[in-house]
Parts: sequence; structure tokens; C-alpha cells
Amino acid sequence: MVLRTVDASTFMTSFLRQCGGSAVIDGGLATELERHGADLNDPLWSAKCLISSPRLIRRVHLDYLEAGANIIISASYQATLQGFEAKGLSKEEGETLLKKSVQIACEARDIYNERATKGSWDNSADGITPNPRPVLVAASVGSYGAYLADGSEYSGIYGDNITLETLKDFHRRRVQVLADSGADLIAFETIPNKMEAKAYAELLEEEAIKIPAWFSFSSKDGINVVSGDSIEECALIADSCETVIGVGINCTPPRYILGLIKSVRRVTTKPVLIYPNSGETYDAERKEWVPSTGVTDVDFVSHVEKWQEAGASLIGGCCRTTPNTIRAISKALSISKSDGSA
Ligand code: MET
Ligand SMILES: [Zn+2]
Repeated sequence: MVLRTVDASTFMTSFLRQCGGSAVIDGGLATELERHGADLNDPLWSAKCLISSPRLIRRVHLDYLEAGANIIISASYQATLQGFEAKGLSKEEGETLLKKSVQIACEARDIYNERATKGSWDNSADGITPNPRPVLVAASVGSYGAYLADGSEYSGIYGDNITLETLKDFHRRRVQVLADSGADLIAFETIPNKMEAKAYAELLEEEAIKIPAWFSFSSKDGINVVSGDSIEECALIADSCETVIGVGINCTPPRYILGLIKSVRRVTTKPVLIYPNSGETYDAERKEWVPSTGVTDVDFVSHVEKWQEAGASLIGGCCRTTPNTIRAISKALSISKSDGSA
């Protein structure tokens, strides 16, 4: 498929054009698996379902496609060869599971295409978006802190022993396997600090990764990334990387997003993507979300127009958002497309 050829300057802009100007990213995958009864209290988190319930993963991807997503993100966020090894799996078995995460997402896309072609799902209500909608599969890569499952995913503090080289070596094989898995792009998600962004950027070059990637950072104050590193410095690393086709923010409360879009836009002209979480707080010690600290889908969607005006062209949701959130985002974006304001 043409979209797999890395022509960084046109890959995302031509995809966005096909989508009518802006694209919808899916919503939380792990938390949605949980809502359907999966027990993710495990160092592998959602990657556990690659072993125990692949059909549920496919169903959740399909739910997001049905809700209007143009990009679905694989269940490889916390799937690491090191994590699988700790469970007694061989390197080969681990690599097979990584590829399986992308295969499951591709299967969901095939099913969606078939159903939409037959007309059972008509998402072309805005008269602009084709039916079936164009869909990309992004292979998720979560941070080293996500693998540690010790809270450092949201502090970005890895200690003095962890260097740029440690991080590159940690991620190297996984990135190679995912780049070769049939995914359209790699989504480096929830990046907590500048060093990890640098590690990803250097890996993409050193390994001559052939598919595009996006870099998405998380923040807990709306000013810096979670480690306290400057969002602008982080976004600049992404900007300087030729095969990076989008830069943005995910798993961050909606109230912080507008300011962060502006910061990212100050340092890059690459497409800006955002997929905030529901705004609920995660209690890392108890390993649970604190309900009632979040926003409703209506509140969430009330921001979409401002985010778009500020320059975000890919919008979705992260943890604790659901297909309903994505349906509402998709509707809000369709309205702006048919207004001609996209
Ligand atoms: N794509 C991942 C998921 O939705 C992102 C998790 S952020 C902690 O499961
Ligand atoms: Zn999240």
C-alpha cells in the first residue's frame, strides 16, 4: 500500500486530505478491555490479552472503527520482549505476540472494510468522508516506565543508572519487529521524558526504520511533560526526525490540552495529534483510576473545536475514554467538515 512508503512530508497530509481535513484516533484500548471484564492487573497490562483474549482485542478495535476512528492503535503498548521473557516465553514467542498485536488490528480493519462496503455501516453522513473511511493501523510502543510498571511511566524519572543507550537497547528489537509487522506507522505513546524521545529518534535512524512514526508525550501540568522536561524541547526532537509524521500529546487531562497544542505548534509544522484521557486521576500505588475526577463525554467533546482551531488535526481519546467518546468526537469533526471549517 502506498501509505507504507515513507515520504514523510506527504504521508500524513495526504491521509488527512483523504479523511476530509482531520482524522479521528481511537479511544482507550486497555481501559476498554477492562470495561469488558479483562483483568489487567499484571505487569503486561493490556498485552496480557494478546495471550488470553485476542478476540476481545479485535472486538474493541472494531467498536472504535464503528464509532468513527480513522486510526486504531495496536495492543502492544506494554508488550515487550523483556516482559514476555519474565513470563517464561521465548524470544520467538515474544516476537510472535508483538506481530500478533498488529495482525489483530489489521483483521479488525478488514472486517470493518467488508461491513462498510456492504453498506451495513454508513459513516458518510457528512457527505465528504468516503465510506468505508480510510483507516491506518498504528503499532503502539509504550515507554520503558510502562514496562517497569512501577509508576515511572507517569513520573518519567528513571534514575541515574538508565542512560540513552540503555533505553535504545531496551526498545531496539521491539521497534524492529513492529516496523516489519504490517503496521502503517509506529505510535510512540505516553513518552514521559526527553531522553526517551531522543532514544526513539536515534533508533529510527540507526535501524533505518521504513515506516513512519508519531511521537506523543504526556503531561500532568499542561506546561511540561510528566518528568518536568520542556514540551517544546521534546517536540523539537520529534520535529528533527525525518520519518516522524506527527507530534502530540496523549493520556493527559483534557483541561491541559489547549496550551500544550500551542506549545507544540511553536516548534513544529508537522501535523499535531492529541488523544487526551478522560481526566480521571490514576492512583499508581493502588493501580486504579479514581472515578469522579474526570469529565463526561459531553465536556470532553466541548473542547474539540478549540483544539482543532489551535491546530490539532488528529483527535481521539486515551485511557478511560470509550467508543461513545470517539463517536462524539467523530460527529464534532464531521460537523466542522461539512461547515467547510476543517
Ligand atoms: N494505546 C494505549 C491504550 O489505550 C495507551 C495507554 S496510555 C497509558 O491502551
Ligand atoms: Zn492512556
